[in-house]
Amino acid sequence: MKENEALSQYSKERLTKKDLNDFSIKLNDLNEKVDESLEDYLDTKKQYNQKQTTKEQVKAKKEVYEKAKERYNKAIKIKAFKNNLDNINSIVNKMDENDPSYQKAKEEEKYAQQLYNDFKEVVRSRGKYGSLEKLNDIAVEVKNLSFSYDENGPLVLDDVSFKINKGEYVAIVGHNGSGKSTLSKILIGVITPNHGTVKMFGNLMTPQNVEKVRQFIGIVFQNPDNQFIGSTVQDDIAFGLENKRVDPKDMPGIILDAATRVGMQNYLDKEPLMLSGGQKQRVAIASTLALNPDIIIFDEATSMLDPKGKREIKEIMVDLKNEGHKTILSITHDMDEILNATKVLVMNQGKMIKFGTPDEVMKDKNFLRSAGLELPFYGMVEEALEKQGLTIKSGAKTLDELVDNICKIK
Ligand SMILES: Nc1ncnc2c1ncn2[C@@H]1O[C@H](COP(=O)(O)OP(=O)(O)OP(=O)(O)O)[C@@H](O)[C@H]1O
Repeated sequence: MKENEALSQYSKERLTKKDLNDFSIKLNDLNEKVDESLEDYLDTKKQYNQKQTTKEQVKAKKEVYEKAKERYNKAIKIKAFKNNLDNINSIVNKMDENDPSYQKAKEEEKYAQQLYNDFKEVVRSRGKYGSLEKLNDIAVEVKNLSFSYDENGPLVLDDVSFKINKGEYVAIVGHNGSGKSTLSKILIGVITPNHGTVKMFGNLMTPQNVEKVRQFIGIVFQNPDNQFIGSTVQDDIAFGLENKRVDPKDMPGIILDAATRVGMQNYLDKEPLMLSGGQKQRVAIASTLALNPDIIIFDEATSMLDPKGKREIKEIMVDLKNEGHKTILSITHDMDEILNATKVLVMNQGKMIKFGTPDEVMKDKNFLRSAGLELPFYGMVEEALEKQGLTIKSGAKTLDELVDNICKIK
């Protein structure tokens, strides 16, 4: 077989980053099984010492643990990535530098070398950094979700189901205590539902893969002061990237890009103390954007800001919506914000009582009131005019639209 034929054969069979990711996910599962079975074994041993279980039980748990360890140790010894590199090395070594395929072979060799280095890193990190694939375009699918904080306590979430497509901006509203934050805690895997399922891009969230599913999500919290970790804006954005083990040479570019998207590119060396609440919140958004999550949850992210800060953050959220790449879930008490959203999810006493477009939700003003919610400001103006006998086209989303509709009154 000629060298370039060998190369074309190699190109068909070579390992890729996807193979490494699959390996990483598998290794992570195996590693978690080792941890779980060890914990279970030690618990059973403790119970045995307290005469609460039998020696046979302890032996059985030990066997499960030994088997899990064996499977893990076998997995990390796979030679596939090393063989992949050896194969391309040997092809390159046999090639003449003038061979037209030589450059391509060198590139393949570089790729295989990087893949092997990354493989060693995956083993070192026990598969922790593998990421799940997106299996479909449904960013969040929640089915029959129920939750109560106490075993015999009331249902804080009661049979909640909805689907949010990739690129949608969903405002989640509801009076105090209606279950919004509990829902967000379930979505980020902090608490586990009593019943029901959560899927992100088709991946069912389980206790085993929660860390991986969470990689799809970024969250911006209410209090900008609690979110600053670095001593400068730049350090703060870098923090998450370091945790995610991003290559340090890629960081400056990612940091600048994220800061620019929120208009904070000229503040990279500034300290948090120098910033206003709105600016701090913009940095929090930049830190989230730098990690490139597909879904961003804004958990009352504007509620502690002054009107200018609120406006700035809401503008960024609208920009993100218009770019269309991110899916946005915004938990909010700001009823004016729902006009920016593509969908509104209304919670009331743990139940989802409406999930529709802003127009659909706004149409029934009494419905909103019965759920303990205010009308958006423009809706209030429309209603006040109506009371004076001046009926205008309803559903204005901007001040201009409202003024336009008022001007059309005959
Ligand atoms: N850690 C907890 N332990 C017990 N009950 C809790 C806990 N957290 C919240 N709850 C209760 O669960 C219910 C829903 O609370 P949740 O915080 O999800 O509502 P919310 O809609 O986010 O409210 P808010 O708008 O005030 O933040 C409330 O009755 C609340 O008292």
